[in-house]
Amino acid sequence: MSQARLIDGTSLARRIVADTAERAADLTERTGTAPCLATVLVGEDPASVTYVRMKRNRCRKAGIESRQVELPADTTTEELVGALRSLSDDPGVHGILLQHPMGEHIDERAAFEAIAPEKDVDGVTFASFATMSFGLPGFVSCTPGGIMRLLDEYGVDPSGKRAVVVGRSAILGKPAGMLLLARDATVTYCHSRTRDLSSVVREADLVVAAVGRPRLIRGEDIKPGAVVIDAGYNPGNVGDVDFDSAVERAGLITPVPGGVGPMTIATLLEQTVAAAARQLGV
Ligand SMILES: Nc1nc2c(c(=O)[nH]1)N[C@@H](CN(C=O)c1ccc(C(=O)N[C@@H](CCC(=O)O)C(=O)O)cc1)CN2
Repeated sequence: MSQARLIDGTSLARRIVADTAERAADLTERTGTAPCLATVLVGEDPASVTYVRMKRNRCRKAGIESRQVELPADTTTEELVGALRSLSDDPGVHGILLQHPMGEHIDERAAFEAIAPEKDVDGVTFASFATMSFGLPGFVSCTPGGIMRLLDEYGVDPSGKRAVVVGRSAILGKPAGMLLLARDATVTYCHSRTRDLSSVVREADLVVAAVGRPRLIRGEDIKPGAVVIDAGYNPGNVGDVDFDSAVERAGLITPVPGGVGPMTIATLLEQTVAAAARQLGV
């Protein structure tokens, strides 16, 4: 059996960030204002701290300002909503990122909905979900948006394909399935109550693993020649797909690291500059 071709997210992300940096510089020159992303972090979850740091570093390199809001782990939903509303009202902030997860006691939906739709560069509000689902212009959830860019880059047309999305989170699985549906894939969602996951996944021409369970999907679950997108982020940079066995069966596969992850941040930066351009009237 031949080995799958690897999907290189690092190199596409690098190109998108370079292009975004040029647009940020142009916008700054024309308006005298640099695009600005507010990052909001609740608590000190080490992975979240790392992701926010990565996002702010990439912003800096791309000429995007960032404003860091760090809130204690015991922040209430009301306090978080208040902080997000004030960023939404602040004309100096063009995009808002609320890092996920934010603590079990927080009403996540109430928090997401406190982000003004025009600043929802992470694509987490109902308004963004609606435009995304109908294939209309708007902000997409960053990881699913990045996945679609990778598919396009590698010539994978979802139309007519059987796509299986493993996971149904608000920021990942659900929007990934809706973006695939908007591109005419036949989409099945799998989740914790799905019976015989392996047999469902085995039907798929395109698998998106987005559940947060290390190496859940194994080579024997993959239809020979299928496209395998591993959007799982687990401690130690381990994906939801057992890469070593899946690479023997798939036609195309994303590695972890170096696949979907870098595209998440590239999409965030790109959407921040687009939001700033719109708000600055350019
Ligand atoms: N509000 C959000 N919260 C979270 C999101 C999100 O898109 N919006 N996604 C995930 C995690 N995440 C960003 O927040 C993220 C995960 C992984 C990467 C990444 O680039 N990973 C690299 C490896 C990095 C390393 O070497 O440590 C890779 O895969 O190559 C970026 C972003 C959860 N929360």
